[in-house]
Amino acid sequence: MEQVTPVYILSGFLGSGKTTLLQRLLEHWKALGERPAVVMNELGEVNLDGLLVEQSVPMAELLGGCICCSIRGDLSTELATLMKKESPDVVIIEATGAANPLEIVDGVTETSLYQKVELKGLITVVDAAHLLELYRAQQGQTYRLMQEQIRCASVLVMNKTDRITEAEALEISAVLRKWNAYAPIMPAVRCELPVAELLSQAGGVITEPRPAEAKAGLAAGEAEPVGSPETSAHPTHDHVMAYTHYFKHAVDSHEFEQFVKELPRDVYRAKGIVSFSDTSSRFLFQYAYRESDFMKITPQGEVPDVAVFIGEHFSSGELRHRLLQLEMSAIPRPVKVRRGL
Ligand SMILES: Nc1nc2c(ncn2[C@@H]2O[C@H](COP(=O)(O)OP(=O)(O)OP(=O)(O)O)[C@@H](O)[C@H]2O)c(=O)[nH]1
Repeated sequence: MEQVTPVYILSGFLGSGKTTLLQRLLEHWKALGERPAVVMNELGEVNLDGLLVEQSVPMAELLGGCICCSIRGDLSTELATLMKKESPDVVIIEATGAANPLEIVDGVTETSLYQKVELKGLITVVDAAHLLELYRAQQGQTYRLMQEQIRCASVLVMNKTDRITEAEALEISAVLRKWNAYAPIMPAVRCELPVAELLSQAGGVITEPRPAEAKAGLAAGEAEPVGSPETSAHPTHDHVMAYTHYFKHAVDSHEFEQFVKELPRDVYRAKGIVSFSDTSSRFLFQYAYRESDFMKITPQGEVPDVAVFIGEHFSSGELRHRLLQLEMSAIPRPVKVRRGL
């Protein structure tokens, strides 16, 4: 299968340290010989943070508005253009501090409907001192936005710990844990932390079959059972907020509709393009707040069969397993011929 490009969203309130972390991430990828690309969003008309990024890094800029509201549609267009033009190994989206990350998740997953990109994780950088101040006051829009950014994170960087005492660090950790029971918390000063660990903690859903499964399961027509060590040994996959599934086979329309109906409550949004084994058309499906909708489509150009699920802390391993089962059950089996004596 063609390479799927991982995408990370970098969120965090204004001045929390996102650009500082971005620079560390870029250094890390470059040291590994990978080609990162950046999507930067600034509320102003000039991208000042962009000036801090090395010129050799391909960059798309969304200026003069916030990704999550005024220029949301542009995000998926910009991301798709960047992908086509630069074919990066990894993409990082730095949102304005005022953005609601869930809207950005929506923009990225929109792109995965027609480009092979996969949202790997949402990193939220928290200014520990600022959060403490707001937490003590317990009010204001900033406070609520910060809370939202923390709630959706797959990993939390508790930055600027040089500005708080040890006792305050414990207090802030408890607040973060209360708002987000799943994301690992990494304390840091100037976002100095083990980047490889940060990225692995950020979650990431495996879309490629693991070698053992490809050999044994899929080839022999049997997917691994849910809860087997293979699926359950990845606890970090269970708090991701988006799971992207690229189909290798068509699925039965009735079984797929049933699967969508039975989606866990924690999945509140899903969308995708699927081919059904029992009809010749392709369908665009939408699912939001327990209602689904299927529309016949004829996509222009090459578009993969893909489904994206967005929610909070659902088990992506289980969804993946169910989808693989659907794919397997729709593959026509060879007819067994009994040989007479
Ligand atoms: N004291 C202290 N300052 C820090 C730390 N990390 C970053 N800073 C400073 O905080 C300021 C803001 O950092 P940035 O990385 O630009 O933050 P940002 O989230 O990208 O800011 P916006 O683009 O405005 O949203 C800069 O002056 C940094 O040098 C830290 O751990 N401690």
